[in-house]
Amino acid sequence: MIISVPREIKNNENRVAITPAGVSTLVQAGHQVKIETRAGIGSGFADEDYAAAGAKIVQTAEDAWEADMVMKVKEPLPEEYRYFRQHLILFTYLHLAPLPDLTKALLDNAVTGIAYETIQLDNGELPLLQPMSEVAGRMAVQVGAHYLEKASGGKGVLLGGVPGVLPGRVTIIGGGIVGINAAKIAAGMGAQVTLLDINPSRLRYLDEIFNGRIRLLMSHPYNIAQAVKDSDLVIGAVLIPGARSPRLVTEEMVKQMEPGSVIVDVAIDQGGSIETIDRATTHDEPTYTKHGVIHYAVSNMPGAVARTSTLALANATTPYALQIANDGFKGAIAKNKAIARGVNTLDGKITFKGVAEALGYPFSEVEKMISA
Ligand SMILES: NC(=O)C1=CN([C@@H]2O[C@H](COP(=O)(O)OP(=O)(O)OC[C@H]3O[C@@H](n4cnc5c(N)ncnc54)[C@H](O)[C@@H]3O)[C@@H](O)[C@H]2O)C=CC1
Ligand SMILES: CC(=O)C(=O)O
Repeated sequence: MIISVPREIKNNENRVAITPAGVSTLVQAGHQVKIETRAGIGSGFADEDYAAAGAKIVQTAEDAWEADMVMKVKEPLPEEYRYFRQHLILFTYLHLAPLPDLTKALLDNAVTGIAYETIQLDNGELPLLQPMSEVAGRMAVQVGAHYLEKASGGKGVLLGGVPGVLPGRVTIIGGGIVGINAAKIAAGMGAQVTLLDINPSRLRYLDEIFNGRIRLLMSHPYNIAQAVKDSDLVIGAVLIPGARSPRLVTEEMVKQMEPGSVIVDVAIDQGGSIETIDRATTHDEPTYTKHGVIHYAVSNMPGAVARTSTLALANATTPYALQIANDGFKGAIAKNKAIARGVNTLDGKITFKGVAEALGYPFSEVEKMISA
């Protein structure tokens, strides 16, 4: 199979979909790999590193999109839609539920869209989302701490406090991978942490892990309102896989927060979990202020720490790319249910229920389409 990796063009997206080690794995298995020139620079990988691993360096995006399978990090932007074509396998984060235009472009061109974020193991784990959720969860607290500083427009609270002064109060909504990582960092800094989740088993697990160090609450509007009102920093970390994020923090709740408080909505890539956040922000302009509260909603947070993120992402994605390349699309989804769950678009149809429901399309089962 010919596998190709374009340079990412999203604002400050410094990650790249493959490392030289990944190229070497694919080439040794008999595949051809093309990399767009300078695609790896933001992550510390030069064209020469890829060439030495066996990749062909190509000079243009057109060339980099000409392959059996294109691997990316972020969802394609409108200027990339012209490269879509039937039977192209696109393996990347897609986050289609809040993106009707991208979804339509994939359907109109019958692209086979395999979304990293909905590849799901039988036990429910999302192995290609996890590493970036670890990064974003850890970053959410350092970002929040930065915007709480006076010079950044914040209320001037140090999350850890000092002896004789209470620590900052952090509320995390959603206790999955982002949530647990945010809680670890916030608790490690000495903040007072409250975490809410809707899943009692997850709350029990977190109770074991944190052993009383953080406060755990069932997620419902009453508890969310109380926790948000008393918070210096609120972190949105919910997910219903593939679906649009539920909007759990209402505008009224935001109005109750003290001026200079901060909201970091990590869940923005699935549409956002805060009513006062209706669009993603960028690393160039990461925040805006509403009702006196600083809102941060960058949808590619890990792009800011690209060296760490690229290595972590590629550790997870490369074995799946290898399986798709070795077995072909149909073979891979027949052998590996996790990959079948990743297929969001096929032959002009939506094959992921959460996306179909969010955007009002009919849902088609990928296995039935393949066997028809
Ligand atoms: N902005 C960015 O750069 C990045 C965003 N993300 C996003 O962060 C979000 C969270 O991802 P993960 O932690 O990996 O997901 P996860 O599936 O590990 O955790 C989600 C948690 O939300 C909980 N939840 C669902 N409904 C809830 C509700 N009503 N109230 C409270 N909790 C609820 C679930 O029980 C689960 O524990 C996703 O949207 C993901 O795509 C991840 C990485 C980077
Ligand atoms: C998960 C995701 O969207 C990201 O890492 O950018």
